[in-house]
Amino acid sequence: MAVYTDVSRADLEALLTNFELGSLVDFKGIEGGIENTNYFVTLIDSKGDHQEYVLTLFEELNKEEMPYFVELTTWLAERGCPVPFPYKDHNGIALKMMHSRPALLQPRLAGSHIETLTASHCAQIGNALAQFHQAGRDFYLQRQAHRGVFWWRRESQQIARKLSEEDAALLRTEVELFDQLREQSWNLPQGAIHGDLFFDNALFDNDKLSAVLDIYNACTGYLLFDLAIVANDWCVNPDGSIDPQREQALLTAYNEVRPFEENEYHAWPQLVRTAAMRFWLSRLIPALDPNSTQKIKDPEEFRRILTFRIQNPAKLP
Ligand SMILES: Nc1ncnc2c1ncn2[C@@H]1O[C@H](COP(=O)(O)OP(=O)(O)O)[C@@H](O)[C@H]1O
Ligand SMILES: N[C@@H](CCOP(=O)(O)O)C(=O)O
Repeated sequence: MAVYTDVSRADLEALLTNFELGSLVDFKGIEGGIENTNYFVTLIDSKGDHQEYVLTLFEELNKEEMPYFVELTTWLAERGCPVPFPYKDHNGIALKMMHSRPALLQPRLAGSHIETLTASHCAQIGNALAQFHQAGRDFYLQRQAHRGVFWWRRESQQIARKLSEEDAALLRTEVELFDQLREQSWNLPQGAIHGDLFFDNALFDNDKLSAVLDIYNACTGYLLFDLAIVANDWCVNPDGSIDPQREQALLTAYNEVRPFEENEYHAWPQLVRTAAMRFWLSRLIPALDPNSTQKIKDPEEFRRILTFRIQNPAKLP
């Protein structure tokens, strides 16, 4: 259960006096999240209808980091992307503080998590990610990735002593190969990226994509790197191999909305490796730290994907 901060009925009622959304009927902590505290909140509006909301308290991001996300989600939602955007109170302010944590009140979007991924799900997320990228391309704020190139250069060195020689070398090679890619004059398209669009961050309603959640890894980056993150999660088999049908569906649908640029064809085989390395590393850090209180996700899953990507160089259609 990921409710790190307890919110009381009185806290919520105090918050709601600033909004004109209705009065509190019920609220309940959401299980399954990892990083933040989330509550489903039911209100009754002036017409007597029940409306569902989500209250999020940010456990890791601080107040100064929040405007990027408030603005980005609002920007994307205004351009038709299915992301939850925060409500503004009657003074036009969305960002609140509760128990010293930044807090946002957002709509509860319809749908549920998928268990068995099909090519149709992958096509839909490909389409939605390309729309997200198109919409976010001229977004006016920038944010450096929290787990991007500077982070993985530093962390890969720090963790090396805890790894086998083979794994340390593998990590080092991938870090170097990405540095080499950055030195190319490829001018790869950049913009606002989601940064963590795993399938557990999407909801489907009657098999139609209805929500893209958990935008809080978003940053400015290579658009294609974001697609690589999606491919490595949505199109993977349990043994770390890639299902060609699902990947083809993802990439074709993406390309229909935002056609790939020529240099992106050159970058793709490395970017899927870099994306696998990034999550291998972020899972290794807590897994090898005996004092970590974080929920452990298996790093081997991403090592297997990385190995597959090295042995089977990826190609854009
Ligand atoms: N706006 C929303 N609409 C519907 N469900 C939501 C919404 N926000 C969060 N949830 C539910 O809460 C879960 C945890 O939220 P998430 O943002 O992924 O938390 P964490 O960052 O802690 O992992 C989601 O997987 C989803 O089931
Ligand atoms: N989806 C990730 C977890 C989120 O990444 P993080 O770097 O913010 O911890 C995973 O499955 O590893």
